[in-house]
Amino acid sequence: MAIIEVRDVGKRYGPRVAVDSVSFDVAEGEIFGVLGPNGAGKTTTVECVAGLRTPDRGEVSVLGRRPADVRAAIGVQLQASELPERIRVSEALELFSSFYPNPVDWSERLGLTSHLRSEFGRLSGGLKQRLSIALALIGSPKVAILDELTTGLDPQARRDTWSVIEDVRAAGVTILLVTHFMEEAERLCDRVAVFREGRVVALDTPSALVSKVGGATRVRFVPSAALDVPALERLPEVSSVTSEGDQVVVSGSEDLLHAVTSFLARRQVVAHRLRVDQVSLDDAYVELTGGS
Ligand SMILES: Nc1ncnc2c1ncn2[C@@H]1O[C@H](COP(=O)(O)OP(=O)(O)OP(=O)(O)O)[C@@H](O)[C@H]1O
Repeated sequence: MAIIEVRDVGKRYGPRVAVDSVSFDVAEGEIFGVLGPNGAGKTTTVECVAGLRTPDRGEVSVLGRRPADVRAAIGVQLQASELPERIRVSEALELFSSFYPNPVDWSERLGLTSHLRSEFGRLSGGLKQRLSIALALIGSPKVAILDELTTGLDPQARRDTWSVIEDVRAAGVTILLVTHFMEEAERLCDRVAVFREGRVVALDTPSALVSKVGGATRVRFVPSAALDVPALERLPEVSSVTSEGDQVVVSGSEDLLHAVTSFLARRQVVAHRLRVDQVSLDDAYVELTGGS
């Protein structure tokens, strides 16, 4: 069942079109990724879902209602949510708890209990993000909106934050996650929408997006003799054969390496400088967003 429905949403700031026409649904329990280059309209769109902005046109519903009517069901951690430097973690939690009739304390599950007396300004980047998640979840929302949660974190803190997000989903919260990191989207998201210039240019599971841009695997090599390229292209595992200088680049399915090496062995061609790459969501993203 769709818990978030976005239908043909458009939003301008003066003459500037921030969101042109965006539609997507998010199913209950999903982690749904919103990807795209700077200025593609991601934040504006999620702010419309959060009920913080009103679209100029189109419809947004959360739990079948207008976002502004179900604010308590939506937990928001937005890019700009900074707290005063001197506020202690416990004070921030108390302050936000006072906004809700039945606040939920996430501090233990998020590993904050030993930092309750610390001032916000003295927390590491990872702890600041944990606190911002705890504050977004304090009202026990059905939907959490997390915008560029791990930007600026070191790789370890980023990984720790990912497992926190998985715990949040396991607790039954649907997550709308804005991110610039493909690795993050691949690891966490069930589906992703790739934004470009205010539109969704692709929407699918990370693995389906990868396979749409030319197969899951790439094999590169320099053949010791001329290749029968049409015969190579006819192999069921092969989706394309191109050349880069003296290198042959073959793209295709996961079984590609075995298929190509058997093909070469049958023809007694040796593959020099053989290299195998897994096509990643990074490659798909660059292709979908026009190289940005
Ligand atoms: N309050 C505003 N007033 C005027 N223009 C704005 C405002 N907020 C955003 N914009 C413009 O609207 C466009 C979309 O911005 P938005 O922040 O939604 O994109 P984004 O994909 O989230 O970008 P980023 O990844 O940089 O956060 C950009 O061109 C931005 O400059």
